[in-house]
Amino acid sequence: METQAALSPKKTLIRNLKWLLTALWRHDTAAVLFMAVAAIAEAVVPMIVVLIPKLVLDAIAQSRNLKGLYTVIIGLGLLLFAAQAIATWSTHQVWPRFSVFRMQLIRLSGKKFMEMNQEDIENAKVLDFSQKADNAVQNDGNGVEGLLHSVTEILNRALVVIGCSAILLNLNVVVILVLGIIISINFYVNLRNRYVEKSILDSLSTIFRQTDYIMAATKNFKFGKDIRLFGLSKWLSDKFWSVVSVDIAKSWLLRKRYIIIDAVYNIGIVVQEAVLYAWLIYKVLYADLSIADFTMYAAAVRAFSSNFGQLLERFAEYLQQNMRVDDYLAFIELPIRDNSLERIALAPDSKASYTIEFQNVSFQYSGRDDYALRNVSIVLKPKERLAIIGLNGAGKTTFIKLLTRIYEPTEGRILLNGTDIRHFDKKTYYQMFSVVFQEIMMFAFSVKENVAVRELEVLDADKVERAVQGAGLGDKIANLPKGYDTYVQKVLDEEGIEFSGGQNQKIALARALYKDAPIVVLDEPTSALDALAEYEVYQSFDRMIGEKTAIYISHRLSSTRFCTNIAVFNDGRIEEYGTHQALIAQGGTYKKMFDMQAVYYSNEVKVVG
Ligand SMILES: Nc1ncnc2c1ncn2[C@@H]1O[C@H](COP(=O)(O)OP(=O)(O)OP(=O)(O)O)[C@@H](O)[C@H]1O
Repeated sequence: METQAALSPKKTLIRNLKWLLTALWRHDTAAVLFMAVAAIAEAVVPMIVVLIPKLVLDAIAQSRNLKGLYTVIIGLGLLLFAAQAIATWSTHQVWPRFSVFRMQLIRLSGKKFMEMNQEDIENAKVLDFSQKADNAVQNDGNGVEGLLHSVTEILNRALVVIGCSAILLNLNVVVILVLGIIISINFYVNLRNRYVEKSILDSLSTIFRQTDYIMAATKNFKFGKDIRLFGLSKWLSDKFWSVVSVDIAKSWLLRKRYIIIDAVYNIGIVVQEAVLYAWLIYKVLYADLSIADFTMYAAAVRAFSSNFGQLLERFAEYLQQNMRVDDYLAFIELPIRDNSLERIALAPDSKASYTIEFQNVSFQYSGRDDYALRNVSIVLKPKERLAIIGLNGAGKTTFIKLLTRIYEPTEGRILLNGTDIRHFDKKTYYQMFSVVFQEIMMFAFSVKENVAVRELEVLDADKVERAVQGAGLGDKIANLPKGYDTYVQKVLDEEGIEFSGGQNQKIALARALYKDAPIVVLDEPTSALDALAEYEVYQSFDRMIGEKTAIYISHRLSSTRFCTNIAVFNDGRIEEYGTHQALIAQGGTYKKMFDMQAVYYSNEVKVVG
């Protein structure tokens, strides 16, 4: 997948900074201003410290009265205090603001992930992109926040270096050059190290994704019962550790490099100090340098070298953080593939009539050689109830994913009222469907939010109640102490409750009723119900949806025999198609399956049929 991240790191230096500062400016203008104030105030402090000894010594030497001396000392003290106070205050403003901005970026990447094609987010490469983007916004010391802090410090150190250079230029240009060279060598070694560190971290990103997955699985409520009953704790924790072991080995490699870097750095510092003092002592002894100037130059050289060193250090850090920002932007800028055709307007209307037609549709999952669907052609008329049945893996869910445009057909086309669905805006097209899949998505929010899946402020509480009643869970929810405000699970509310599998499925059905879309799909969401309950849910659900078109997938044929038509899927193809009576008369797969199930459910079939 091509992205802007293919640009070389140098090219992205300015681009990323511009992107971040513009985004920060839009999000929180004051944060940018505080950044500048912090940098300037932080620079003023060391400059005053450099000048204090000289000014005090000069004042002692020149003023015969103590008043002048006190004025200098108090003036410098106040200036130092004011600069320090402003620096501290603005720095404390900057940190929380940067963190809030980082949260905003986390939100942006989460939104991006949710808006990407399902097919793309199932791709391991995209998952790695996403993991690296997450690393860039994971904490306040690295990635985006790290880069912003580096920028503030670079600005601050650069100001001090400029100030000290102005003082030192009076002394000797060669001394400045020697110091500059030593510091630059340190910088270069450090920089190389950071590139190595980044490449190691990149290779670790897959490991992080795997460890995150294993950790999330171990703490997932849904897996809790299986983990205990299958005794998975050792297996999962060993799996976690085998992944981590690779991580540990790579970290050691990194550590060894740091030891070398530290040694080179410390040798550089010793040489630097030696050069400085040799030169200053020489000047005092042989060139009439006053003691006041000696102290000023000594302080200026020290401030110059430590700030120049820090400047380069921060710049190296900036380059490193920039690579992480590259990762973030690479994900954010991942193109969302779109094979839409020229746009035609669509206004989903739950009362309107829609005809759906599959024309020779085939589909292959990426990375698979076989077809999940092969030459499927079928017409779904307005108000029709279509039952889809078939063995596991026959292609039933894939059919629904193509119908709802979660995936695009590899061959063939799907028409809505005669128009290829690729002509419609995807988000608008999604509004055409109320789908309940096999895996029920429950959020640890209130029951009413789970049904309406929208903010509390805009949800329609009466509609929620009607939907829940229609799904057959009205009495249960009404009898809960907090009713529709009851939280699902205890993650966000200690008084939250865990619903049974069947109750979760009913909440999901209520969600479909609440959405009130023109076409309804139940992809076997009732497997946790017994046969009789499933039959009743289908009947009541079917009454609730009125004249809407519906597709029902179920392995229990007694539940769907009332449908207008039944399509029997086998190995990605439609093997049989027709009414219940016609298929029974045909005596094929459907009849065989129905007869087999009738034996098991004979009692229930008598009751319900
Ligand atoms: N995301 C995926 N990536 C690759 N292959 C997939 C994916 N989802 C499904 N398949 C494969 O496509 C085929 C059809 O799967 P599908 O889920 O459509 O079957 P189904 O009829 O709904 O089965 P079931 O009754 O078990 O739900 C299967 O061989 C399955 O392994």
